[in-house]
This record gives sequence, C-alpha cells and structure tokens, in this order.
Amino acid sequence: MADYILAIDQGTTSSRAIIFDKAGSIVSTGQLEHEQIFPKAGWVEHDAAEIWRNTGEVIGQALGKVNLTRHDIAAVGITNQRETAVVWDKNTGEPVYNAIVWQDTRTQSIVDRLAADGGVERFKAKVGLPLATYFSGTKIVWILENVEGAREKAEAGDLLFGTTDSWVLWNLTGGVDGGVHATDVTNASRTMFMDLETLQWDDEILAAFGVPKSMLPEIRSSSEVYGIANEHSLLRETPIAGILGDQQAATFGQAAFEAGEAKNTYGTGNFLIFNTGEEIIHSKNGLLTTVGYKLGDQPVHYALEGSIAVTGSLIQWLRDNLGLISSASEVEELAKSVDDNGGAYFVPAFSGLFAPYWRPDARGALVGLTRYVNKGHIARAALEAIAFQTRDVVEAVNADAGIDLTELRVDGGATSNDTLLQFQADILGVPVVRPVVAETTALGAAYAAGLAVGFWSGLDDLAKNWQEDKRWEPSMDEAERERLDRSWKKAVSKTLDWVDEDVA
Ligand SMILES: Nc1ncnc2c1ncn2[C@@H]1O[C@H](COP(=O)(O)OP(=O)(O)O)[C@@H](O)[C@H]1O
Ligand SMILES: O=P(O)(O)OC[C@H](O)CO
Repeated sequence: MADYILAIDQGTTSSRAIIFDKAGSIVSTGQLEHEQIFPKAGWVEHDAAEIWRNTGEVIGQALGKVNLTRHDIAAVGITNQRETAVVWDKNTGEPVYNAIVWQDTRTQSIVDRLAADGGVERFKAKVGLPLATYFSGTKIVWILENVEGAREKAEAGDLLFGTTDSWVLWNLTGGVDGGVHATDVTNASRTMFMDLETLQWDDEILAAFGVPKSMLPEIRSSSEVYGIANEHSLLRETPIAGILGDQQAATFGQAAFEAGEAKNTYGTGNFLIFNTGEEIIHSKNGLLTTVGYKLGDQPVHYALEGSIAVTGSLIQWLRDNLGLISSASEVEELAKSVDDNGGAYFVPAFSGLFAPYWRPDARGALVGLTRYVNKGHIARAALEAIAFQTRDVVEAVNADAGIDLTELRVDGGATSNDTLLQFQADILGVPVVRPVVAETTALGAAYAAGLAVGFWSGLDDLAKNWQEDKRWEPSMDEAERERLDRSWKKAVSKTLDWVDEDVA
C-alpha cells in the first residue's frame, strides 16, 4: 500500500492539502486563502468556484513540494467549514449564487418566520439544533427565494445543495460527468434537516422549509469509500474515503474517541466538542446536539457542542478594521505591553451571540472604558474574550453532562498564543493541553480515510499517535477568577437587546 494519506481541509479562511504519514506526522502542506466577501452588514459569502480551483492548486502544492504523486497516496480525506451552503446546477456545474457562509445572518427573517409556529426550539428534539441563521437550512431557503429561477430549477431536479465537503467531493469525482453527490453524517447534522436517530433527511422538516429533497446529498458514514478522483485530478483513481465536518474532524484528530472526551478548537470561531458516545444528550444549557462520527457500519457517536462565532476573527478585525496590529500573531506582544485588561471587556457579538446564549439580537460592545484604557488593554480584552467565551461553554458542558472537565485539549491557529492559553487555564481553573500535531482537523480527516482503506488498523493504532506538546497550568487564585468572570458576564448582558426589529 502507498505510504501516505492526503487530507483536504476546506476552511473558512483557506483551503489546505496536508499529507500525513503512518505516524500521523505532517509530510507536506499546501495552502491558499480565498476571498471573504461582505456585500452588506451581516452578509458573508465565498466564491465556490474559487474554493474548488484553490483545492486543486493546494493538492498540487502539497504533492509537488515533496515530489510525491498519486501513487504515493493511499486515500483522500475531506474536512470542511460546516454549514456554509453551496447550491449549484448539476447540468453546468456552476453555482447559482455565492456560497453563503456559516457566519452570515441574512436569514434572520426566515428563522423568525419558521419560529412563528413553535419557537426556535421547534425542530430541536429531532435535529439537536435551535432555529438559527448559523445552520445551512435557512441559507438554502434564501437562495431558493432570492435567486431568479432557482425555485423552478430546484423543483425540476436541476439544482444540488452541498456543504463544501459535498461541493469538493462532487467536483473531485467528475462533476457534471457523474460526480458523487454525498455528504457524511456530521455535516448532515448541521443542516436542520437530519433526524439524529435515523440519520436520514426528515420529510416533515423539509416540507416546513420548502426544500426539495432532490437537492440534498446522500448521507453516508464518515469513513468509507465514496468514490475515486476523476481523470482530470492529480489524484486520479485515488479513493476518497473520509469526510468529517472540521470540528468533528479535530475531535477525531485529537483521538477523543470515547464518551467524556473533549477538545476545543481556536480558529475563526471556537468550537468545543464533547463526545457523548452512543447517547443523544439534549442540552438544557445552550449547547447543540450533533453527530461526532460514524465509522462505516459501526454505531454512531454523538456529541454536545459549544459553538462560538467570533474568536480568531476578532483578532483579524483588530488587524483589518482597526489597523491595531499588522498580523494576528502581533496581538500577543501588544497584549503583553499591559499587566491586565485595565477594566475593559470586549464582547465580540458580531453575528449575535452563539452558544450558550443564542441571542441574534446582540451586537458587539467594548465596555468598562476610561481614559486609562489603551490599545494594549484592548488587545488584552480581545484575547480574554476568546477565553471567557470558552469558559461559558465549558460551564454549559459541565452542567449538561454532570461532570467537571478536568483538562482541556486544544488546537487551531490561535493556540500558538501562549498568553491566551495561560489566561484560558487561569480562567477555567484546569490545565490546557496542546498536542504536537496542532493540525488536528486535517489529521482527523486523514484518519477517517486511512481507516476505511486499511492504512490504519483501528482506533488504538491512532490513539498512540497523540503526543502532548505543551501544558498550561492554572495559576490565578479562585477569588480573582470569579471576580473577572462576573465582570465578563455583566459585559455580555450589555450587548443584548441591541438589534431592533426594524433594523436588519
Ligand atoms: N497568535 C495568535 N493569536 C491570536 N489569534 C491568532 C494568532 N494566530 C492566528 N490567530 C487567529 O487564528 C485564526 C486562524 O486559525 P485557523 O485554525 O487557521 O482558522 P480556520 O480553520 O478557522 O481558518 C485567525 O482568525 C487568526 O486571527
Ligand atoms: O473553518 P473553521 O475552522 O472556521 O470552522 C468553521 C466551523 O465549521 C463552523 O461551524
């Protein structure tokens, strides 16, 4: 068998191809950012055609850097930004509209319309999710209602929907020439349409949304052969054998296979996933119930998730909108120029607040300002906001699962920030631990693909690849921790009830 697995990580800010060896070590990487399109306040789009072009290029970069060819690749795994909706014409392969990104809030009026009959929890018992702009379902409805001719074409069976895993898979396996239209259970669980028990599309919910079932991909497991790369790809004839939404992939890549294990990823947003094994737990504390993974015919694993919309993107905002720093990594030095937050708290409710609050009416606020506060304090407050929001979701996990999380496994781009992770340990009061391979998202997809083709023999084979790189121990005293968190929660309360009904 070939010696490597290639993972495609189609993320919010970039697409990557990463080649792994049997030890789970990175052999080569290709990466390209794509344009973030903000046509109006609250709207976030990507050009799906650019994403597919970039995917092809990064595969070439990753193979080319180490002089490997498709013959060296045993299988391909795909992981992706979840919820981002692409709708395309199956006859031309052209998207009918830009991809509507998970952060986009334009569908609030569709959410309100659907919630008028039964509230935002209307479908929660079946799908584990409240009605919210975050999930793909209302984004599809928006396209059907606002793109000329889309409804008619969809009803004639000419349009396909997919999250970006399906979009990449369909194109990689041939597109208009017989591309495979499928997704995995983890991505399907983010649409609002999949019944968590049956793992099938739910006809009643589809009818309520007015979405034709013919648009939807087939729901498959996270680890099986979906198809082979077509002749136009550098990977031609290589099996595509793993698909996981990026947060579930990171959980898998962190080897959190068992109930009670968790990880927290620090990327554009933060996403804490807590594995609940074969049990579906419905949150009473603002978490989502979602699918963790399903390997072939084996039983499905469920999870609780705390999704935070704005964390790393707040650092990008300091860079791009305020010009306070010129690169994300500079935020640490600026934050270290002061001893504490100087009384300032930054609540980045740019897309409303996600878990555990779910308040679309919230908007961002920087509170506690005095003449004393300088840009160092603002940088510090931004980093602290990432950690406070994480504490909010950890509290919810502890309450739902009836446990006290004893340590937090972390990964993602912002975990290179020592100051952030020390404050995270301090404000949680438990150690924070980072593995050697911080690219756990791609690794998780590689694992799923490798298991399907026998490259790895089983979960034990994978668990032994996990190695601790660094650990941050809490050093703040309890009284201080609680005092800071009290102020944080007060700051959150100041952001609520901001958006009036007559303002989009
Ligand atoms: N040193 C740092 N401190 C804080 N945030 C950082 C740092 N380096 C990168 N980031 C943030 O991490 C995010 C990128 O992480 P990544 O895991 O690549 O994200 P994604 O998968 O969401 O595209 C960006 O939003 C960036 O602002
Ligand atoms: O691409 P990321 O890492 O920002 O992840 C996005 C999430 O999947 C959104 O739910």
